[in-house]
Amino acid sequence: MDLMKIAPNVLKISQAIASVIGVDVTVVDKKLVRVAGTGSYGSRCGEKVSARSAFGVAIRNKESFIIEEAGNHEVCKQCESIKDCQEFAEVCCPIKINDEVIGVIGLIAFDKQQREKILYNKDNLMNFLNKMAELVSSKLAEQSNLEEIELLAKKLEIVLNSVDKGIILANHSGDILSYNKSALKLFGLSDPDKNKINMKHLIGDSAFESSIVEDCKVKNKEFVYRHRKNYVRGIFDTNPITIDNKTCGIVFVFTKLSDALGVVNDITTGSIVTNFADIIGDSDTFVQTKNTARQASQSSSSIVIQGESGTGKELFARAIHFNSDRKAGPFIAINCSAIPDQLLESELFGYEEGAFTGAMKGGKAGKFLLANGGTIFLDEIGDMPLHLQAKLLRVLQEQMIEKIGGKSLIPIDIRVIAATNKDLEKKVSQNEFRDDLFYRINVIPLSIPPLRERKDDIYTLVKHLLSSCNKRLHKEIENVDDEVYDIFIKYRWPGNVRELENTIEYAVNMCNGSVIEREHLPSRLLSSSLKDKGNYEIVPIKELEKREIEKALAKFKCVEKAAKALGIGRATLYRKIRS
Ligand SMILES: Nc1ncnc2c1ncn2[C@@H]1O[C@H](COP(=O)(O)OP(=O)(O)OP(=O)(O)O)[C@@H](O)[C@H]1O
Repeated sequence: MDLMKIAPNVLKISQAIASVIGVDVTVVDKKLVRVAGTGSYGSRCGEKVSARSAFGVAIRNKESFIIEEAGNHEVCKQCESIKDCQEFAEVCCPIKINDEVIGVIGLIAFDKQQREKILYNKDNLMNFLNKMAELVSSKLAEQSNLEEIELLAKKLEIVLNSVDKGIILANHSGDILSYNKSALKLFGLSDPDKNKINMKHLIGDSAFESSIVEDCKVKNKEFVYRHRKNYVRGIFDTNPITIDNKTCGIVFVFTKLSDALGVVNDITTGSIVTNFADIIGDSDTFVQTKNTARQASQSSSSIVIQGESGTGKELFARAIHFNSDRKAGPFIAINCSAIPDQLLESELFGYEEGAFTGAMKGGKAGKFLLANGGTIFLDEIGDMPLHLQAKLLRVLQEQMIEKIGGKSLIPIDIRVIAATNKDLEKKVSQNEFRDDLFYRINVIPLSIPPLRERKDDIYTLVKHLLSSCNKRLHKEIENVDDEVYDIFIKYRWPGNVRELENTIEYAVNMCNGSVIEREHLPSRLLSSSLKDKGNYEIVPIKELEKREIEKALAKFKCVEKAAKALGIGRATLYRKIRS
C-alpha cells in the first residue's frame, strides 16, 4: 500500500500535529521517500531519505524511539549526515497496517526550545504520535478499500455489459436502480430514461405484480413491450436480491423471444449450415438450376421449389437460406403433408395457454414464430388444407401472426421457401390450391430436374456419397465397378438422389473388398437391370415424346431452342406442351 496515494491527507495530519505540539513533522513512505512535511520539510517532498537515517532504522526495527540528544545516540553514529545534522532531537514512529510497515512519522526539534517540548512530556507524546500513525494507516486502508470497491464495481459492470441478455435491477415499486447495455438496447432506451421509466411500463402492471407476489422468483414469464416504433416480445426470469434476510431489490433477466427460439433451433437441426458446394452435380441443367438458386438467395422474395421426391428440394432451400443475408436467423422446416390437418394449424401458428383442451401450460410458439428473422421451409405445400392456405396468405400479406386463442397480432419477418412434388398449377386449375396464394409464393419458381434427366451427375454423386459413407461406416471402399455404373445409368431412379444415397449405403454395408460390384446392389436394381437386358421395357410413343420435350425444355429453358433441338416448329411444340 502506497502512502503517496493519500499524500494530501498525510499533509493535513502533519500540519495538525505540528500546530498542536509546536515542532516540525515529516512523513516518509516505506521506500523512504518524503510524502509530507511542515516547516523546512514542506518544500522537500519527493526526496529520498538515507536508509541509515533514523527513519531507515524505524522501518527496519518496526519500533518507535526517541533521540533525545542528536549526535550522541547510537542511531546518529551510523548516519552519514551526522556532521551536517541541524537537528536537536527526534521522535520516530512507524506507520503499520497489519504489522507491515508502510512509512514513518517523525517529529524533529531544530532548537533547544523545541527539544524541551519533546522531552517534557515524552511518554504522552509517543502515545499521541502512535495514535496519529494509526490514523494515517486507517486513512490508507480506507482509500484502498474504496479503490477495491470501485474496481469491483467496474468489473461487475464489464461482466454485466458482456452478457447479451438484458439485465435490470429494480426495487419493489418498479423503480429502476441499475441496468446493463443489453437492457437499454432491448427496450430501445437511452441512458437518462431510466429515471423516468418504471418496470411496470416495460413489462406491464400484471407481469410486474405477479413477479413480486411469486417471491420475486419467476421463470420464463412472457412480456410484450410496445412503445412508438419499438415492439419487443420476450421472456424474463427474476431473482430477489436478499441481504441479511431482507429483500432489497429484484433482478430481471430478459431474453428476446427470437433469441430464445434461436437457441431451440440451434440445438435441433436448424443450425446445420448447407452451402451450394454441398449440392453435388455438374451437368449443364443442374448447374443452371444451382445458378438460379444462388441468384435467388440474394433476394427476400418467396420461392417455390418444384421437384420429384428426393431431388434435393430441402437441400436447395437450406443452401438458399445460408447463402442469404438471413443466414444468422433460423431455418425452420415443416412438412405440411406429414402432420394431421387438425395439428398443422397449431404447429404453424402456435397457441396461447388454455386455447383448447389439451393445450400445454404456457402455450406454444408455432413454426412461424420460431422462424422469425429467418426462413420457413414449407415442404409439400400442395398438401396444405384450403382453410390453412387462406390463413397462410393472410400471414404473408400482413406480416403478422395471431396464435390460436391469442388476442394480439405479432409482427414477423420471414422468408418463405415452399416445395412441392406436385404440379401446383394443375392443383390451382382443379381448385385444390388457392390461386392467390400460388401467385403470392411463386415469385421465384425453381425446378429441380430428376436424376434420370441428368445422368451425367451420377458419377460425381456416387464418388461423393461413397466417400461420406466410408467415413460414416468406417470403411475404405475405393471404387465402383464399371458394370455397376452401367446399371446406375440405365436405372430410372424414381427416388432420385435419396434412392442413390440409400443404394450406396446398402452396397457399402454389403461390400467387404475395395470395389463395389454388381452383387452388392439391392435386388430392386438388379431385377430392373435384368428386365432391361432380356426384355426391353416398351415405352409408349406419347410418353417418349413427353420425356424428350421435358428434357429439351429443361436443358434450353427456351421454347425456340428446345423446338429446334427436337426438330419441330415452335407452334407444334406449344401445341404438344398444351396437350
Ligand atoms: N445434389 C445433391 N447433392 C448431394 N446430396 C443430395 C443432392 N440432392 C439430394 N441429396 C441428398 O438426398 C437426400 C434427399 O434430399 P432432400 O430431402 O433435400 O430432398 P427433397 O426433394 O426435399 O425430398 P422430399 O420431396 O422427399 O422431401 C438428402 O439426404 C440430401 O442430402
